[in-house]
Amino acid sequence: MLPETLSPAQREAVETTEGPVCVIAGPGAGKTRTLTHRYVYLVRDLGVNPQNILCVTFTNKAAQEMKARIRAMTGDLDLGQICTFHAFCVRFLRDEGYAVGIPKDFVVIDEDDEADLLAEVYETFAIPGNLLKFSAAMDVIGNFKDDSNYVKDLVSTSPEALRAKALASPDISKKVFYGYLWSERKIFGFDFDDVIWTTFYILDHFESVRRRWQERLQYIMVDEYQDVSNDQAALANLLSEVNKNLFVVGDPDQTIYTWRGSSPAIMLRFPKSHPHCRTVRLLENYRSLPSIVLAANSLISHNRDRFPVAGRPVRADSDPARPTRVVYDGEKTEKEALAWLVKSLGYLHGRGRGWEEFAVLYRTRQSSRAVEEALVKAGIPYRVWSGVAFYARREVKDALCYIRMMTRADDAAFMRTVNAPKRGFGPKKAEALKAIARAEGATLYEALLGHIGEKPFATKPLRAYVEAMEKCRAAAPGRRVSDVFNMVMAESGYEAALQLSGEDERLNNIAELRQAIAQYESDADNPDSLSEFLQRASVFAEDIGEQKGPAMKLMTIHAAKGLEFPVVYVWGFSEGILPSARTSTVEEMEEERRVAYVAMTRAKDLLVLMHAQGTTEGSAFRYPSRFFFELDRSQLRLVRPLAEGEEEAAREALAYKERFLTGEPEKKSWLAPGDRVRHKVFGEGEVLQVEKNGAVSIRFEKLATPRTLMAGAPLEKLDGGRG
Ligand SMILES: Nc1ncnc2c1ncn2[C@@H]1O[C@H](COP(=O)(O)OP(=O)(O)OP(=O)(O)O)[C@@H](O)[C@H]1O
Repeated sequence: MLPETLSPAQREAVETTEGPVCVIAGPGAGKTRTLTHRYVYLVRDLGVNPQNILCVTFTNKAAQEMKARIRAMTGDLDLGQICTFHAFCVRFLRDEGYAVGIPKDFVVIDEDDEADLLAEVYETFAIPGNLLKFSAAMDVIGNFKDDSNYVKDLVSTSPEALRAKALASPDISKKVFYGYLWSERKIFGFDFDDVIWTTFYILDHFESVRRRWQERLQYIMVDEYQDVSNDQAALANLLSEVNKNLFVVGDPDQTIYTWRGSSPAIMLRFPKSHPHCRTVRLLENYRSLPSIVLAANSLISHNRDRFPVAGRPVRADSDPARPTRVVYDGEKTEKEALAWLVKSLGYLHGRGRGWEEFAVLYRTRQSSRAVEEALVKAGIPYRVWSGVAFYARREVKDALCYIRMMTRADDAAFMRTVNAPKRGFGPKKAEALKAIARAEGATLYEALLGHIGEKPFATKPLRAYVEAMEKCRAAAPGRRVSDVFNMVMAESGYEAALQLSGEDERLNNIAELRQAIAQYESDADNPDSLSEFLQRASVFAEDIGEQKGPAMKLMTIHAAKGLEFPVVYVWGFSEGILPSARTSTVEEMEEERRVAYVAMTRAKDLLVLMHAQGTTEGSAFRYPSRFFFELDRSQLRLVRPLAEGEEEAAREALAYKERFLTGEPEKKSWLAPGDRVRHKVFGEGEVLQVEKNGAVSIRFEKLATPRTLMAGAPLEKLDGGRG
């Protein structure tokens, strides 16, 4: 029996079990709830075996939550096939991989492992890091892996043959690609792309396997369909070819992963590309109070490429004294904004809201630093949901330990820094150094200083480390923390190594740490006291993860997808943050607007949008987000009126910036990494990277370093590139 609380449209979606079904609905319309009930309906009311249902979720966390909800309704069932596409493919390969010689215990490679494999490839095949950043190398590899043709090489070519292919490849793209396949093949490692393409490969080449899975999976359901990529959509189509019971739910206005290959168009095409598809629209919003729904609708209506399903509010606002539940707070500095945030939290908590009812959402991970510090100071319990708390991040810890090398040079700081970046200081050298330090009653760093001329320490990289530390230590006294920090980051080569590896997020965190230092210098009595700064940072670090009881949640907007909270603060509702400063096309701006829309629609009872003009007094100036000006102002309550002229100045600046957005929807470049090209002056070369704006980075044979040329540069494509 279905619960009474399903609306007629939700009920239709649940009960239409046969044939393709596409449920398009706005935020809070009950998509996830409908999907969960449909699963229960199939199993409990129609007697379908869970083994015959595949239910695909966007994240592992969402799969766990869905299982918990279904178990609450059905009792203990084997729900093994509620999982992500990636997890499904991994399971498929463990069962079927033997067909192409893959052992059951093959290794699943995650993003961190990818960097390790690449490091090995660069070393083995002598590829200089300054020629191709890791991120560009991953693009090159991704380009070769854009269909299942390469899988034969991965599964049936021997490691020796792959190595030989890499060595023999004159161009760098093929060298990197075959080198990477070699490093994967050696350990039977499969990364994200390999897992799905190998699944396709087996389904394509082994008809009996394909038929078995197509018959077994009688019902396939996909949640968050707006964010599937083309290959995931194709896999769902292929698997549902026999039974045709493919059920997808999503909201094209919430597509926020186009950088991973999703597109609102995939969902909008679904009804046409699936004959006899039943399309169901859920038009109510059960989650948010009316002003939140209306404000969010007014924002998303500025996107031109859409299929409007933004909902009608169902909940009634019972408090006539508060006409709107969307609050905007714009402050001069980040410090003032944080003070207001803490005050607002305290006020609402005092009126009975538990800490667990609040969430702070931000566009980029590094934004959590300032909020975390303010919460620690105010004694408000919080947990960072997406990823790791700021002061626990690897690069932040490394950088702080470099500063500690300038003060105490203790063993822990030494061990963290000596091999970051890699300087060939492995366990053997560590043991040898520890023995010396013990015998001499010295710290590890003192021991290294004393024995740097002797074996096994007299290596070039270790000498360079000691020289850099000594140089900085000598120069540090009396200097501002920021100067010392910049010096040690440069001299140690740490920041340059991060730049080479192309790990942008880690670099952003280092930049954010600079902000923390700047903040310290503007507040502290002793802006040159390294130990005082370190002590302050350690207070924040100690608090991480200690909260046991109810706590606020801090997360990126991307991580908040699919979730809801009674009170939501969107931190950094500022131009250059949301939308991100990197936005350069109209399409990207639409995606940023969808990100803001996802953030706003997570709120049930109260939504607060927060902006600060600058990090500190006198720092670079920010305007409020353009999205603020797009909102229906009648749904908004401003904490304070805008300053005179503020709005005009902001609108003028935004209109000016708008002209730089390229009007054309982003076109796929006619060039790809690996292509051979000729330029009339620079001669022949190989494409290394193609930027979103069409700029191409090329290694010309005649030139010492790669060149980046603008879109439309006079290039001729030659045969004999990748492939
Ligand atoms: N028919 C209904 N009656 C009452 N409450 C409902 C109904 N349908 C959904 N809800 C409630 O509305 C909220 C939103 O539901 P759900 O999370 O399933 O929405 P969604 O469409 O998946 O949202 P989003 O796309 O924004 O993540 C939940 O708290 C859910 O319990």
